[in-house]
Amino acid sequence: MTDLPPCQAASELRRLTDAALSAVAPDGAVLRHLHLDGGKLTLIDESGAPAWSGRLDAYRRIRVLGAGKGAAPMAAALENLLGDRISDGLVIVKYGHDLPEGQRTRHIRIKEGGHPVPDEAGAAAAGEIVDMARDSREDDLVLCTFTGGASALTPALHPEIPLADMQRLTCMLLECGATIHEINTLRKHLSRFSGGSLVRAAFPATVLGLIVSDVVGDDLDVIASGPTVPDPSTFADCLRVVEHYGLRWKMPQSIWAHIEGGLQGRTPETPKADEPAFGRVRNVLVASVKQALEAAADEAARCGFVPRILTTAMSGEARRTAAQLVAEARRAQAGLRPGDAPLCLLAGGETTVTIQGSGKGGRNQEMALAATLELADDRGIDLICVGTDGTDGPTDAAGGYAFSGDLARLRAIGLHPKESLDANDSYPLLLKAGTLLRTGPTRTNVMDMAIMLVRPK
Ligand SMILES: O=C(O)C(=O)CO
Repeated sequence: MTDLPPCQAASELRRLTDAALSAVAPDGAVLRHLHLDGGKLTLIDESGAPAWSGRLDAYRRIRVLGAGKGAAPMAAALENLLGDRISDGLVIVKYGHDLPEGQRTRHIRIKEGGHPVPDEAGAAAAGEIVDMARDSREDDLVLCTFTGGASALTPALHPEIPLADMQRLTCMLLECGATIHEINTLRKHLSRFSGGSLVRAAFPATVLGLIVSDVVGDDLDVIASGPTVPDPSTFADCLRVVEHYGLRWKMPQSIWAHIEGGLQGRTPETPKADEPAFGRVRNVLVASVKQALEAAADEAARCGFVPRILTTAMSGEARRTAAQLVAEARRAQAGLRPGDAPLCLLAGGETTVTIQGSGKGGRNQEMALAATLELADDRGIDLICVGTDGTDGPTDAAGGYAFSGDLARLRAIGLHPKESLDANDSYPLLLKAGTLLRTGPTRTNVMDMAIMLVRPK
C-alpha cells in the first residue's frame, strides 16, 4: 500500500474524525446520561434535564436488556456504574462485536447473532430476552440499551412465522431499495421484541431506554425498531410498503398471512402510545450523528477553522451527494479572501449506493472517490467520508479521503477512478492511492459523516 499523500489535510481530517468518534462512544454516552449519587440513580434527557430518578434500594432487581452493534460497551458501562446492584442481563450483538477479553461483563451475558440477515442464535437470544422481560414485577428496574443493528439481531418472531421466512423477507427488503423506516415498519409487526413489544412484556416494571441513533431524523420508534417506544405505524402501513415494492406475491406466505390477519383485526396491533405500560418508561437518545458533528466542529475551531454544520440528514445516491457537497464547498470558498480563516463544513446522515458493478466498496468510499473526480481542477478543498461504525459496506475500511487536485496523481500511478466508480469498485483504488480510511470496528454507529476543509484559493 502506498503511503497517504504528504498532506497536512489528511492528518487534520483524521483528527476531527477521531474527536467525533470519541464523542459518540456508546459507553461514554451511557455515563453522560445516567448518574449515580448516594444510591440515587438519575436519567438525564437530551436537554440535560433529569428525566427520571429513583433510589436503587427501591428495586428488587435491576436487569439490563439490549441489542445492537454497540450494545456491549453500553452494558459494560452500566456494570461499571452499578456494579453488583445489577442482578442479571442479556444483550445481543453482531458476531465479532463482543467486548475484548479482559473487559467482559460479569452479570450481563453478551450473546452474538446474525446481521443483517437474522439467524437462529439471534432468534434464541431474543426469545430469551422477551421471557426475561415477561418475568418482571412492579419493583423491577429494566435498563435497556439499543443501537443500530438491533432489529436484525432480535427476531423473536410471532410463532406462525418461521425464521427462514424472515430471512427471505429481510433479503428482499434489503435489495428492493426500501428505507429503514419502511423496513422497520414491517419488522415491528413481525417480532414480539420490536415496536414497543418489549415494554408490553416487561409491564409493570420501570423501563429506562438508552438509545444510540443510526437513523436520519433520530426517530426513536425506528432506531432498532423501537423495542421500548410506542409504535405509530400500523398493519395498513405494512401493506403500503408491501405494495409499493411489489412484494405481495414474492414474500413468504406466513408473513403475508400475519399482515393480512392484522389488516382484518385478527392479529393484535403493536403497542401504541396510550398503552399504560408506557407510563412506566423513559427513553433517552444518548448519542447521535449531531453530537459527533458538534465534537468535530469544536475540534476544528480549536485547530483554527471556522466550522459550519451543513446537515444531519445527508442522504441520496452517494456519488451525487458527494458532488453536492463539493459544490457547497466551492460556494463557501468563493466567499473567502486571502488570509481568511479556513472553513470546516460538516454533514452527517446516510447515503445509498445503487449497485451497477460487481466491485468492492461502500457508501463512504464511493463518496470519497466521486469527490476526488469532482475536485480534479480545484485547490484548497479536502474531505473525508466516514462510516462511524468503522465498517463501510462489506469491507474493513471506514471510508476514504478526497484531496483537491489529486486526480492527476492517481492517473499517473496507473489508476482509473471513473472506471472504478462505475464498477462500484472504490476500495481497491483508494487502497492503492493511499486514500482509504481504516479505523477498525469502532463499536458505535451514528451513521456516516463527511467533513470538508476549505481554504482560500
Ligand atoms: O433497525 C436497526 O437495527 C437499524 O440498524 C436501524 O436502527
